Amino acid sequence: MLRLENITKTFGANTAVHAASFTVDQPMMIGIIGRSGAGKSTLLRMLNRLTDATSGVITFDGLDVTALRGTAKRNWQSQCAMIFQQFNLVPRMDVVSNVLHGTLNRRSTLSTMFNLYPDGDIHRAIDILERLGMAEHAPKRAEALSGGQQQRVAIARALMQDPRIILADEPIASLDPMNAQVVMQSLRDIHEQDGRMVIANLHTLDTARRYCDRVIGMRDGMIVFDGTPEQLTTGTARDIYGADASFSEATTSTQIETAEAAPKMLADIAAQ
Ligand SMILES: Nc1ncnc2c1ncn2[C@@H]1O[C@H](COP(=O)(O)OP(=O)(O)OP(=O)(O)O)[C@@H](O)[C@H]1O
Repeated sequence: MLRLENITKTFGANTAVHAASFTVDQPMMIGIIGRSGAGKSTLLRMLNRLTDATSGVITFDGLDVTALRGTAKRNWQSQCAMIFQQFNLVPRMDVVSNVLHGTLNRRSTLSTMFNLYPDGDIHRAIDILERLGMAEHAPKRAEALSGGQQQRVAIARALMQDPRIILADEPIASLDPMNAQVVMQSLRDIHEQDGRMVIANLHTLDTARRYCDRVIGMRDGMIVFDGTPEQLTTGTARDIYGADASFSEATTSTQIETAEAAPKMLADIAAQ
């Protein structure tokens, strides 16, 4: 399905990603972890061709993604939608219009200029918002929503593209622990229910363990771990983060302290 072979990216003398190789045989949820500067964002950006690899090959179902140009490259980019830490919504625009922006790549300039959307697209946008517990917010301006709500709108916008892969670059880094869990659960549901592949850069180990089927650890541009959450021991994590014996997973935790209260709080957030 997805195959990376010796993907390398250099910025001048700095090698951001060095000979990264891995294969994904079936849709799954993958977490990429590693300290700041390890090369996680650069790897994700090369996957959807926001950044070109210096060398190496990426293929998806046999298609050489690294060689795509023009329309073929744009088609690929719509098949692997990207979600960012800062949501990247249009703040003054209403939620549903932000979601409809996910169809921009297949609309004419004229219909874009006049904000004309086919009824079918509008209904689909509302359905997707509904699925993410956000339908009632459809007429609101994006800037009026909480961070967690804005990230769910960004996920809805990505889903409008009907992507095969969702790439999420630190999707919960700006969120409080409860909103972080709602967003991660939404991504997990999308993977399980739609069979889409999700690849997320994550700061926190417990999030990777809890939501992902597979964890890839990066250090200094290299993949130094690739395995299941069970295989990701504290010792392995310490190696990935280049930390000493004082390393504590708690410092990278998003867990909610009061476990019994969590389900209710999550329900409250989802209903907001
Ligand atoms: N556009 C760029 N120009 C020059 N150097 C860059 C550029 N983008 C990334 N780098 C460098 O590449 C290395 C990897 O950066 P990258 O952002 O991929 O790491 P990261 O693991 O995603 O870190 P973070 O968690 O802080 O986002 C860093 O040394 C960074 O300074």
